[in-house]
Amino acid sequence: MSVRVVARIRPLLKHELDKDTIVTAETIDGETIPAVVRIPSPKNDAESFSFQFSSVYEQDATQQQLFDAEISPTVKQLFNGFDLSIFAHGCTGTGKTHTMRGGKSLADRGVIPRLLSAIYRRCKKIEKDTGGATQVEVALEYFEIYCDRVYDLFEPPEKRTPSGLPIRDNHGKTVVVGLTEKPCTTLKEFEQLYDQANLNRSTSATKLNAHSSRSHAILCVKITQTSESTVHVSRASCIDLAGSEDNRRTDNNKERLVESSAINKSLFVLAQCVEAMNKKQNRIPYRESKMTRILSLGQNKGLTVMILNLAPTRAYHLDTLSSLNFASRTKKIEVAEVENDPILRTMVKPLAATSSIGGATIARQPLRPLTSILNANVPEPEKAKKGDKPVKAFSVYSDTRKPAARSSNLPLQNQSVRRAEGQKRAAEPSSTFASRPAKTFRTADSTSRIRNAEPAMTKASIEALIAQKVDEKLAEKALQDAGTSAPALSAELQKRLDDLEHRIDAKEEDGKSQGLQFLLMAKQHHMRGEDASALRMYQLAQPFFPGNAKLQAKMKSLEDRIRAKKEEANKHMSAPVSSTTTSAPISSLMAPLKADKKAAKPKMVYNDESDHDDEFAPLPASDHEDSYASDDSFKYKAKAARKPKKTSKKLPIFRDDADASLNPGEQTPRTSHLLKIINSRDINQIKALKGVGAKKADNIVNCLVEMNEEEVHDLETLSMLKGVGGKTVDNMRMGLTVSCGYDF
Ligand SMILES: Nc1ncnc2c1ncn2[C@@H]1O[C@H](COP(=O)(O)OP(=O)(O)OP(=O)(O)O)[C@@H](O)[C@H]1O
Repeated sequence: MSVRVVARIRPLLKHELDKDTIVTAETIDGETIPAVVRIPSPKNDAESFSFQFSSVYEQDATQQQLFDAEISPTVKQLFNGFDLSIFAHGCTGTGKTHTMRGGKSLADRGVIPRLLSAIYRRCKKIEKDTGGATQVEVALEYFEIYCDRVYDLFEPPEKRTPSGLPIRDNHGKTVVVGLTEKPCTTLKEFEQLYDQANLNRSTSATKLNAHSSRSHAILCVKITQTSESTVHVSRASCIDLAGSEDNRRTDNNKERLVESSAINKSLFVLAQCVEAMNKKQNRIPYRESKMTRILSLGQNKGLTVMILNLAPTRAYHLDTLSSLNFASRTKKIEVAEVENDPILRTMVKPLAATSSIGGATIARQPLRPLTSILNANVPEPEKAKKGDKPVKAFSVYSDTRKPAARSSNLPLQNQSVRRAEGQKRAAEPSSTFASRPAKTFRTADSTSRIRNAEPAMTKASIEALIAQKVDEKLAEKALQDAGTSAPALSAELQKRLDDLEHRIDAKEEDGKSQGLQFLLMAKQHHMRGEDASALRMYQLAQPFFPGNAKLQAKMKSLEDRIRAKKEEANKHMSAPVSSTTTSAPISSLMAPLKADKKAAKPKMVYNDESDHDDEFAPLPASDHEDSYASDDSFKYKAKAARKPKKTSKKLPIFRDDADASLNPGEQTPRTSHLLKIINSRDINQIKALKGVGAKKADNIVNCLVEMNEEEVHDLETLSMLKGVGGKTVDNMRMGLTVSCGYDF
């Protein structure tokens, strides 16, 4: 089924005049509920465009009306195991935050507090109805995406690391690493947590000048229902998207331009994803911004409601048109309505499933159209006939416009439009508030009413799209000016990366996809000249492709190159200090090396050409498998290689190794404690270690995440992580001696 898109026109603000109102709601013949938004052409007031939605809420619509009609019925589905996404879209100042968060008074409360209130009511009911046999737990995550960086809103701004929290694909699911999950048992508790978190957001806003309106805020409510035999997990995600902004019409300084650019870029990528899904393309570019990656519209196999917020006045004319175009495209995304399977508490095997996709451990798929998703729960939507053109989910009508009359009913001269709508709707069951089925989502997609509508691309909408592109270009430029852009890649290399990424997408369910992810990351590190990280990634990829000769050669070449660099650096270090001496930073030279053969080994000259060979160019699947299975001579020796050598050279010496009272493999309590902290992957705990700043902690967590399930078992390995080194490990341990009171 499609994303349900409803439009909401906010009331006039104090400084806005009634005569400037250009956005109106209209009903379709025979309906009582408005479902059409009408707006004049920016070029010619006599022409107007109409956009049809599932519902349109007019200026006087209350928070309660919106919630009761659109959100309330989804709560039941949420408890039936469906995931729910509600997001507010629209340009700045159109009422997104008002819709989602709302005001403090009971009547003004927005979608989020009302949803939580409904959830807690239902929790109580379930517990009562089952006589306590089913327990329901609610937990919250709340974060914002600001300038394409993720920040935990449950953490005060001063605890943030500049680079934000990393996001990772964990078994096919996009997760934000290190996010606080707050159990929350009552509505009162929720209100406290939510208000406090919003304070975090607005405090930053004050500091950064309009920060809050420039980030996407995402609240995830996790509901876990535990009965004697099953655990059922479902999630509601409430997203207050940042408002797009036309940079040509603002006096943005550079900083604001960068923020604005990041917003526009992420919204632009969102629009591209929507476009790609509409066209049923295999590759959805959702990885290109964090917001789309986390939001993952097409991955969300549940219910999705998009509330398009609109300002009624002329001042927002182009922005409103652009939003209307976007929302109309979104309406066409088909989302598989698949409930999360319960998990047997014994964890032996999943319950007989109603869908083929696993429950709480559900592996999210890359965005893809419904046609490629096995959906066991929902009757197949009406299939487009072969050869049919892609259906546009919205209609743009151009007709002579009457003097603006803000009426809910179509003016007489629009009868032609009405007729057209009426004809299209004739075959469909009528849909009104009163006759709406209890289930929020009418299975007969409202877009189907206008299946035959002429896809129209008017001059104005083209202009709006061009304006969007201009914004995008400005965004890119601003980001480059701010020095945040990655080094440019050659077209050929970029193509290879794209190919590799494409293969990863295509093989998401293949066991090798994780290995391919590592290869991709390795290649990216490699191209940025980060040899040590590249090698680490190749090593992580290696177990997925045992015995692959090419991979082995690649790692060997990198090791030689790193060793050569290291020797070079040592030379510089032992040479008299000269002001012109430059040596590679030692952290970049750190790498897990295989057992040092002989110091006398001739230096390898790094051959850039050979490095950019086409070993990772797409191979036919079978070729690929074969090539990685053909050579079993290579053994993954990273661990063994890291055993400290007895050498006169100054290598990190850790006390565990020197402590004669310890058996081999045994660790002191301090070391175990340190490793426990590291393996917790908790950025705050790691950051608190002596000598570890925010950046280093971030690096460590990134490395650990990239190691996936693998843990750091000894200090040697720890010292090999990017940006760590022996000295840092010593510092960490010394810090623990002081703060934890260990004797040794
Ligand atoms: N339905 C409504 N009823 C009353 N006031 C509203 C309504 N919608 C929006 N407003 C008011 O309009 C103003 C802008 O709304 P809001 O801050 O929610 O916009 P926004 O889209 O979230 O903006 P931004 O993207 O900048 O955060 C606020 O003063 C808000 O109180």
